[in-house]
Amino acid sequence: MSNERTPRRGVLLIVASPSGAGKTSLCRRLMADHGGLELSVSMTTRDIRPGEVHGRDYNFVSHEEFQRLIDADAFLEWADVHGNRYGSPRGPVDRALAEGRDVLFDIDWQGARDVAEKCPEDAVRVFILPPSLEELRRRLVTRSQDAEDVIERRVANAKGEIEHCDMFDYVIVNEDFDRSYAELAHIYHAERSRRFRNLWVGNYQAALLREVV
Ligand SMILES: Nc1ncnc2c1ncn2[C@@H]1O[C@H](COP(=O)(O)OP(=O)(O)OP(=O)(O)O)[C@@H](O)[C@H]1O
Ligand SMILES: Nc1nc2c(ncn2[C@@H]2O[C@H](COP(=O)(O)O)[C@@H](O)[C@H]2O)c(=O)[nH]1
Repeated sequence: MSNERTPRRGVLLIVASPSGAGKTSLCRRLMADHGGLELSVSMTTRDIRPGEVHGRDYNFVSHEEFQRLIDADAFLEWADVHGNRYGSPRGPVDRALAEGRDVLFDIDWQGARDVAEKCPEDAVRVFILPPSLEELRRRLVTRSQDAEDVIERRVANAKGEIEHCDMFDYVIVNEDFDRSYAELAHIYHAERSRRFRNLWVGNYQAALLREVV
């Protein structure tokens, strides 16, 4: 974002949803439009999909390596999701917060709960709902990245995930993509503008008050 004033306190923007509701697509566009926003690249034990890039979409690791990282307390949060393990590495988030940078998380509701518990001042939780479960299934099928049984498991898990939507700060129904993206971008901009995140305001205000007119 241009005309950056510092120091600031960063936003931890967490976007969660049932699988297929569209959070990754929304997060990708938010990243593309906001150079200063850093994606928390998760670790996962799931198999890499065609088109995915190790280190960009995820860090793909073995179950043994994932367990070693849990034992080393290397995760800010981790969870079992749809039969695999996923976790947000702690180091990049700690560094971003220390430097007042914003971090975007594309994680499930358990991760949203845990990050908000650990960083209550910084976390902003957004839940993406699908227009219907039928449309959710259609999107997963059209995405053509998962086997039929994996898709059915994800659709079956959707209600259990939607049940947790009450704990989120914001909810977006992702029917029209552009409109949903505009809502997400507005949330991000508004959260960045909150007084307590803009630590530079005190000095700025004092300078204005010293002005003689
Ligand atoms: N508003 C929308 N209308 C129609 N299709 C959409 C919309 N938003 C996203 N999609 C499509 O739905 C599919 C699923 O989207 P996406 O991969 O972003 O979901 P996700 O919530 O991140 O899923 P997962 O949790 O499995 O990663 C993609 O093919 C995407 O292009
Ligand atoms: N709690 C966490 N959930 C995560 C993390 N990274 C991704 N996820 C969520 O897992 C499901 C499935 O993702 P997929 O890429 O296999 O389709 C989805 O809800 C992700 O948001 C994480 O680090 N922690």
